[in-house]
Amino acid sequence: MADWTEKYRPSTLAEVRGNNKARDAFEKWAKTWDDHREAVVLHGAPGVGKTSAAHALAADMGWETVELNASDQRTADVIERFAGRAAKNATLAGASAGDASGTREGRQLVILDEADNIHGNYDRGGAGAVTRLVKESNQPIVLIANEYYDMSNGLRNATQDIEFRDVSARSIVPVLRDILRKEGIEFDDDALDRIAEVNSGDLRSAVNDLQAAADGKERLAVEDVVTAARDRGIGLFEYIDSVLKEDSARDAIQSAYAVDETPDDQVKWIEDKVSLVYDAEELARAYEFLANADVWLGRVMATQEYSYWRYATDNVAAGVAAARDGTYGGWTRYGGAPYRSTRDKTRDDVVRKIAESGGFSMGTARRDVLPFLATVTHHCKPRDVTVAMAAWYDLDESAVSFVTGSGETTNKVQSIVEDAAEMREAEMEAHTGGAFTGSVPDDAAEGADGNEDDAGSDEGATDADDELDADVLDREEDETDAGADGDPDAEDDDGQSGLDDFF
Ligand SMILES: Nc1ncnc2c1ncn2[C@@H]1O[C@H](COP(=O)(O)OP(=O)(O)OP(=O)(O)O)[C@@H](O)[C@H]1O
Repeated sequence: MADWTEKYRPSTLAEVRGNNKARDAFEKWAKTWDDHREAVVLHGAPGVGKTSAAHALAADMGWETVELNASDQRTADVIERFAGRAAKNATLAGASAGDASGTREGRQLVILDEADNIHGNYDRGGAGAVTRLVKESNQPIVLIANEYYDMSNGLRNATQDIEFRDVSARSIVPVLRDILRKEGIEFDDDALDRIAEVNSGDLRSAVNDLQAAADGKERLAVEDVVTAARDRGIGLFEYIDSVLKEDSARDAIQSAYAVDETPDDQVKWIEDKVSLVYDAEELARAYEFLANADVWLGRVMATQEYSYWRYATDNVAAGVAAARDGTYGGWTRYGGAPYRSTRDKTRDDVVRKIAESGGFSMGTARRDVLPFLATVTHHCKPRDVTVAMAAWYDLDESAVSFVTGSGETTNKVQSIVEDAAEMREAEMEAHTGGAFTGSVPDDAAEGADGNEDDAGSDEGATDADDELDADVLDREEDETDAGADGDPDAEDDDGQSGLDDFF
């Protein structure tokens, strides 16, 4: 699969978006190079098009390129060999590909990446060697740097500089739109806005996110963007560091979507660990956001309206990150998991059952399937769907009451579980290796050797399973049509993605 950042790398300067001033200055530098013979530094944040601009300019000018990584020891060797001595008569490539007289035809554009990162590699002469090279080269040189002021004084004085600014969300969107048009993929405008926003100025990562979310699809919707960010995944402690130490509010939100923890767990972890990092004032602010997050989580519980989750996420990630004004680095001993209530434990048991019986990852079970089930069986209605669910996932009373929000001890829940048990038995008798093999009790599974491979997979599904599927689907539609959820939008997103995974 082609990497879209390569496939859609600008091939001419005109395609480098969002930095018109820098682009014009760069073009002027190239066109007047014969007159000044100075090297130029393109500096700015990662992914804003510096390297692309250098290659695009060379193409526009009809110049060859030689690209070297300045922090690479091999580059150091090459430079040592040529700096101050042969640079006038040879190219950095070591070959005599260039025209020594420096005519435009034979010109090579030397692109020296990571120019802010060369200290340490140049024991003999340090950045001085590069500075010498830059001063004496017979070929145009472009240095690329993220941090201009990390470059040595000497090097800065010997070069022109052009700053590349972060590419605004407004300039990112058309780039993404062009790519999707070329790929023949339709899209919701919201989806592109969202990618542009969360990537705060970094076009490369925006294009990467776009590919992750859209590649292979006919249409890109905003849910795909959220799901893709989540699938890319980051670890829990990476997430905590992102919120408490490293990232802006905006990037912290992205981490929140990338970590495999639901908002309520995120709140628990951040609540538990924030005091290990923040000072008193920051803590006071952070706790306010956490309190807001709790309010939204409460609303989710009360209404089963999972779309409120995002407000909890905004508060726990962006809010808590924004509450910090100190700079924190280094490593923190965060310690173990926060306290878990009985309810948390029940939930984890339910999620595990869903994951095992349905063949889902824990994350998918927790985030997509459980909310979906909770929505379609709210208060055990419709009853037959609830029975089918309990049978399918082999749920006991506490699990059914957790998912549906109905009291465990109610007759309603008990009779549902009984009917589900009957349904399972009937199904098991009717089919071996059918729908319920994923949750056959251990001893039975051992006896039915060879069936384990089918566990949790839909492949062994029978006609009866299909009927069950269709039944659940029909019910879901009825519910929605009748507006029984109270809110027709009620986490349609989760319903949809859960539905895909489910069947
Ligand atoms: N201004 C831009 N216009 C169009 N596409 C861009 C732009 N900036 C980045 N891209 C896309 O992102 C990819 C990577 O960009 P590029 O390598 O030029 O960024 P960079 O600023 O040099 O980053 P780094 O400092 O990390 O090398 C490009 O191949 C292209 O797909």
